[in-house]
Amino acid sequence: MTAAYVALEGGHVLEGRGRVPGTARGELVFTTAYTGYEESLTDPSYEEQVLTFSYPLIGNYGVREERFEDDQVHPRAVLAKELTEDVTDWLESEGVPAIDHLDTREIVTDIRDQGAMKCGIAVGDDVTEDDALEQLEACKAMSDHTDIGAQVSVEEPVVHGADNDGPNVALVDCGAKGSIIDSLLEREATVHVLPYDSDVADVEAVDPDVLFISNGPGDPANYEDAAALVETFVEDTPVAGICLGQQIVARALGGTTEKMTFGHRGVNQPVLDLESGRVVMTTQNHGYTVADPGDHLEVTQINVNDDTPEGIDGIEYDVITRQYHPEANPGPEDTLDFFDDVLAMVDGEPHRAVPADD
Ligand SMILES: NC(=O)CC[C@H](N)C(=O)O
Repeated sequence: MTAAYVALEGGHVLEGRGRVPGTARGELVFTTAYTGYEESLTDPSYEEQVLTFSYPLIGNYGVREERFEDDQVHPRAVLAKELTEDVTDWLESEGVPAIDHLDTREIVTDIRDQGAMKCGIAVGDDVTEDDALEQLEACKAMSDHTDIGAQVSVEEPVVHGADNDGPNVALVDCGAKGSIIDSLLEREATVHVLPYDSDVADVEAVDPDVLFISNGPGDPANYEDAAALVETFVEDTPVAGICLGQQIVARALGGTTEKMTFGHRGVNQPVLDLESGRVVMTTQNHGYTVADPGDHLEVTQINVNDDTPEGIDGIEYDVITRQYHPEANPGPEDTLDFFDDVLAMVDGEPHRAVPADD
C-alpha cells in the first residue's frame, strides 16, 4: 500500500491509503455535498485549498468533462473515505495527490471545532510523516496569498455570445465558474470575461450594461483592483456579484468582511429572504463573509443557521449580490432566477430581488 499522510495544524498526523502520489499543502476545507465532485474539483474557488469530501463514496458516476467548471482541477489535494478509479485516474493525469480510507468524519469534526486550518500532504512509496509535516511548515495562511487572482483569472479579455441580443456583461474574472458564464449566455447576454486586475479603461472598452464580480479563491481584501472598479462604476452601471463577488462589492462600498470559523460548505444551506419570508436551499463554499454591509447596501437574505448575510442589495444604487452560488453546479437550482434579476436591472427593474412565490 502506498503510504499517505495528512499533517494537520498543531502537528497531529493522519494516515490513509495513497491513491495519487505527490506532496501538497493548503487550507484544509470540506464539502458535505453528496454529488457534484466533478464540479467542485474544477471550481477555481478551491485554489490553494485541500478538499475533503465528507460523503463517503466519491466517483460512482464517472468523470465527464461536460460537468467541469474549468479546464483544470483546483484543490491542491483531495481527501476522502473512498475514491473510485475514475476519479483517481483523472487526479493522476492532473498531478493532484489523493488519499482515501481516511476517517473524514474526524477531519470535518476537527475543522468544525478548531476552525479552518493549514495542512500538509505526502503520498508515495517512500514518504514519511515528516514529509507531510514539512509541507505543513511551508503552508501559507490563505490571506497571505496576496495575488491569488492571477492564478485563476484569464490573462486577456475573452468574449462569449458576441452575437447575442441581450445586455453586455463585464464579468471580472477572479476565478469564475463556467456555469456563471453559461447562465448569462442562456439569457442572451454577451459576456466579456475580463482579467481580475482590469482597470477602468479596460471595462469601459466593452461598454458594459452590468459590472459582474465573480466567485473566486482567497481573501476578498486581496482584490483591490476589482473593488476599485465597483467604486467607479456603481454610480451609473448596475453591479452584481457572487460569493467572493459579494464580499468585494461590500468592501468597495464601505462594508467589511471577516474570516468565518469554518465557513459554509455544502449544497443544503438554507437561506431566508427577509422580505418574502421564503427559504431556498443553496450551494455554498466560502470561508469569508460580509461582517458589515456599510451604509449603501442592505442585507436582504440571511443564512438560517447563523444569520450571516447571504443576499445584499443596493439602497441608492442598482446592486444585487449573493454569497451562495445561484448558478448551482453542483447543487439545487432554487436560485437560478438571480440571473434574471441581474439582467432586469438593465431594463430599470427595481434592483431589489425578491424570489417569485411558488
Ligand atoms: N466560492 C467563493 O467565491 C469563495 C469566496 C472566498 N474565497 C471565501 O472563501 O469566502
